[in-house]
Amino acid sequence: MSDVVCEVIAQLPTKYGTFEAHGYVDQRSGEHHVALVKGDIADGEPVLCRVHSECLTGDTFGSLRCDCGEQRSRAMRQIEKEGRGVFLYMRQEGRGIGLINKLKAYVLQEQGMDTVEANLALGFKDDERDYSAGAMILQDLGIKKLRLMTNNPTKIDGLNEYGLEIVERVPIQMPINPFDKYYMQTKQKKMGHMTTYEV
Ligand SMILES: Nc1nc2c(ncn2[C@@H]2O[C@H](COP(=O)(O)OP(=O)(O)OP(=O)(O)O)[C@@H](O)[C@H]2O)c(=O)[nH]1
Ligand SMILES: [Zn+2]
Repeated sequence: MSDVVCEVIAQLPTKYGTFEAHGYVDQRSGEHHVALVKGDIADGEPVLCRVHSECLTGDTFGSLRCDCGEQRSRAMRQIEKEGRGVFLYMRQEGRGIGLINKLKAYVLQEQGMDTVEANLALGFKDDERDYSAGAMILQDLGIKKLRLMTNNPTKIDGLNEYGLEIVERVPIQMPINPFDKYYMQTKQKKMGHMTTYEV
């Protein structure tokens, strides 16, 4: 039996289009995740998919410290345009360290550390995310093959590890701004992100 359970499916009209919101609970952690589904995704054909890690500051407040908010709207728009796909919102705030720790990491970054050094100084790995719940949700939705919207090789490996086949990486690179320039360059330089920013 899977560790994730779909408890509800509701229609969700958004400014990007109407999606089916599938509400999942991870039985191990109690965490709630949501998959926004568009079209017939269980027909065996590769599915356009964004596995998005929660970023309250970027997704909700429009923070310019990161590219999350822009990536979120770009991905939802693209799925709507193709008429088929999944936007999976995983509650893995701050790469899995939580909101308060992410804000503490911002303070350390104001003092000169980069995003990786700040995580390590707080006693965490550079990335604490685990993709098992995300993979289980996608499998529960009937998906086997993905066209994954990401720049992050660790995310591709993480989903692969749990039995999903990534048949295509769809780049999701946003223009940089003065506030996220160093952050984006650090992801490229230290975390292997497949972006084309000049370092
Ligand atoms: N710990 C920490 N987390 C951050 C920081 N800035 C953004 N985040 C979190 O990082 C997560 C997004 O990870 P990213 O590395 O930006 O991108 P990604 O999702 O791994 O890769 P893409 O699929 O290419 O977007 C979200 O959960 C954000 O809340 C930071 O400075 N420190
Ligand atoms: Zn963010």
